Amino acid sequence: MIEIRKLRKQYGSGSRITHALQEINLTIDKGEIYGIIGHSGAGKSTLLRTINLLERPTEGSVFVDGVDLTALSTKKLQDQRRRIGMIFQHFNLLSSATVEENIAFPLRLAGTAKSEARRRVGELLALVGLTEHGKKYPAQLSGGQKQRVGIARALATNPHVLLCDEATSALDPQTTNSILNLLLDINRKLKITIVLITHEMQVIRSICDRVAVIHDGQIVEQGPVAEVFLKPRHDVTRQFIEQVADSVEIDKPDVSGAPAQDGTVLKITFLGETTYEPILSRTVQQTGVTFSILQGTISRMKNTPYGQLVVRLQGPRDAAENTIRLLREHGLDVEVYSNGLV
Ligand SMILES: Nc1ncnc2c1ncn2[C@@H]1O[C@H](COP(=O)(O)OP(=O)(O)OP(=O)(O)O)[C@@H](O)[C@H]1O
Repeated sequence: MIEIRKLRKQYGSGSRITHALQEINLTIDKGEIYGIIGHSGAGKSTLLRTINLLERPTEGSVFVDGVDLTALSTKKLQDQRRRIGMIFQHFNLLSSATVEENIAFPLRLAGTAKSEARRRVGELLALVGLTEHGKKYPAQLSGGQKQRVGIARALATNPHVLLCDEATSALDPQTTNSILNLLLDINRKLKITIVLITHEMQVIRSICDRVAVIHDGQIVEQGPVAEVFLKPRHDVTRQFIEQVADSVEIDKPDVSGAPAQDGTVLKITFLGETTYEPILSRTVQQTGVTFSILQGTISRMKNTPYGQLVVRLQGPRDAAENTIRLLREHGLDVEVYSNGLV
């Protein structure tokens, strides 16, 4: 649905040139919530703004619904942009206009009849939970309410895509959660594709289906959120994972508390419903080994539960090997850290 091909963006020229984006390739599916995470200056805003061509790429193409935006005339580009809504970190509301007027603004630009615009504004106010606040001015609203107005305004022309530029970065954690839940709700109800940029791992983990990690203008890692964050390959990804209090990955198992000479240390990763199944205890009953838990974590990514457990198996070598084989047959990811096996 959104396809970015061989995208480059440079600012300036000669000795003052900045390569903000270098050969970006990205496919975002219809109806998904796609997160782009990166440190300050990595190129997140530039990338997001090329999706509606607020920023024109130096090279490459941007296809939305099969249309190459870089090849359109100004008039046709304007029409296509109505299919792409955008919300901002600092909301960008008109301070001299009421909530209703702010939401109606894109409808006015699109030439929507007044009665139809009124109906649509009412609908949008209800969708974002602000029915009682239509006559207020932005200054009379909290940060979370202002962002709700921003969301309603972005949805006014029924876009297929919603771009979110650090939409929760100016909000406290509780308000952040309520806005993320609203985005999730909108994604489900309206089947709208959401692309968001953030520097907060928590945002990615709460609502995104897939994620791309951007660093120095390049995508260094991408994939389903659970996959990328349970098996990070790049240092930048690891840094973001560490932001989350109950860190999603047990990176280096701490086996210092147990004697190292015997037994087999495993890191077992559970994903989805297997997280709650007693696969490990059933397997060891079958194979006759015993186990002790050295470390463990259990949490959720969007709707997916996951767990990681570091255990030490004790028993005959073939029974331990058998246990590992059976755990893998149950679809668990098993990494062997120390034993006589590797
Ligand atoms: N208009 C501009 N002119 C010159 N350089 C720019 C311009 N906009 C961005 N840059 C540079 O391009 C690079 C990427 O910037 P960008 O704003 O996309 O990063 P970001 O990841 O969104 O950062 P932040 O999280 O701090 O907003 C940076 O080196 C930045 O200084």
